[in-house]
This record gives sequence, structure tokens and C-alpha cells, in this order.
Amino acid sequence: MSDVIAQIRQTVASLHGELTRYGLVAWTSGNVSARVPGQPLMVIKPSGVSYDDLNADNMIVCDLHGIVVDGEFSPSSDTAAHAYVYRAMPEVGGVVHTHSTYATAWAARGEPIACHLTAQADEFGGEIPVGPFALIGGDDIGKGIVATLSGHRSPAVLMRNHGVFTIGRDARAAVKAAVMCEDVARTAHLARVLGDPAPMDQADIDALYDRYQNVYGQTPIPPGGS
Ligand SMILES: O=C(CO)[C@@H](O)[C@H](O)COP(=O)(O)O
Repeated sequence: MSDVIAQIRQTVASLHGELTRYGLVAWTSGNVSARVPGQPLMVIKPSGVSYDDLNADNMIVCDLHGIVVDGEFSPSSDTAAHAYVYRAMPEVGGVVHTHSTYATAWAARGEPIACHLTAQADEFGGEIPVGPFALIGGDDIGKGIVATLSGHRSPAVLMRNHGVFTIGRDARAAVKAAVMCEDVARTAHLARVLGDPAPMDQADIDALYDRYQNVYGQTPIPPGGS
């Protein structure tokens, strides 16, 4: 088990580099976590530590109530939110939080991002919803994420007056959703500035979502076959 946790520590630390690479965070305000498969544990970054200084050794292992079980630093301020999601949504293996600029502007307005783009249909299967305002630190953010995303296609929620939380089958998928959420939010904003975005048929959104989720990309070729 210690080898598994060591690998997850490395993965979570390095995925924070994607948040900076895609310009989704300012200073230290965003975090990535991953569930430890088969264990009531998660790995998350320490609070308020520069992204440049994050590494496998300073990641924090917590239980699914946010209690530190291994680590020398205080865990992220959003640990309770991540832990609540893992407790409530067993299919989720990764959680990400950012204040990425365009998506957070929609969160500040409390306006869901309606689906007017193929890229949004692909990743989100429709609108990106808004969740309730909640103070940082307790279970309320987690409750809002779970209430909004349960039964919803979108892996991203715009938490009102706060920012973006994304979920995924693993931490990399949650990071990808955060990248795509900001890309869609930026284009949706520009479209709104230019005029009224053109509507899309729900059947087209459904077809795009199905193709991207089930067909897009590479299918492993079985050994000896094509
Ligand atoms: O949204 C906020 C503050 O507004 C928090 O998400 C913090 O920005 C997270 O920072 P860490 O505690 O993870 O460093």
C-alpha cells in the first residue's frame, strides 16, 4: 500500500503543475486531490504552499473526514469539501478546485453556462451548473458540490461567488474538466459580448456527448489483432 500512496503523492503533486500551465490559478488558490483506491484515504496538497515548492513528499494523506494521517503541513483549506465528495460519490477518484478567471466570473454572476458549443457538449453534456454559496472550511461546499453534480452530466460546478470545483474518475480527469471548463467559460463570455449565442438542439448535444465520451480518442488495439 505504501507504494500506491507514494505514486499518488507524486501524481497529485505533478498535476498541480497543470493548473499553473493552463493559467487556472493565482498564487496558491487552487488544489487537486486524489482518492486512494480501496482505502478510506485521499491525498491533497498542503495549504498556502507555492506551486513551485510542491512535491510528493509534502503532499498530505487524509482520511475521508479530512483528518491528517500522514504529512508535515496543514492540508488545503478545501480538504473538507474534497473529503465530503469522496464520501458521497464513490465513483469519484479526483477533485479539483480553481478560481480560473472566466469560469469564476460566471460563478460571481451566479449564472450557469448554457451549452452553445460542441466542445461543451463533448465534455459537459449540456450546461455547466451553478452551486450554492458556502463558506470555506466545513462540509457546506462539499454538500453543494454533491447536491449539484449528483445525476448531472457535468463534471464541473460553478460554486456561487467562489469558483470552480470539478470531479473525475481520477485526479487527471478532474484536472482536464477544470481546463475545459475555463476554455468553455472564456468562449461563452466572448460569444455573449458579441451578441446572442445560437441555440443547439438537445439531440445534437446528446449525440456529441455520446461520441466524445464513448468513441473519441484512441481505442486500445488487442494483442495480435486490429
Ligand atoms: O477558495 C479559496 C480561498 O478563497 C481556497 O480554495 C484557497 O485558495 C485554497 O488554498 P489552499 O488552502 O488549497 O492553499
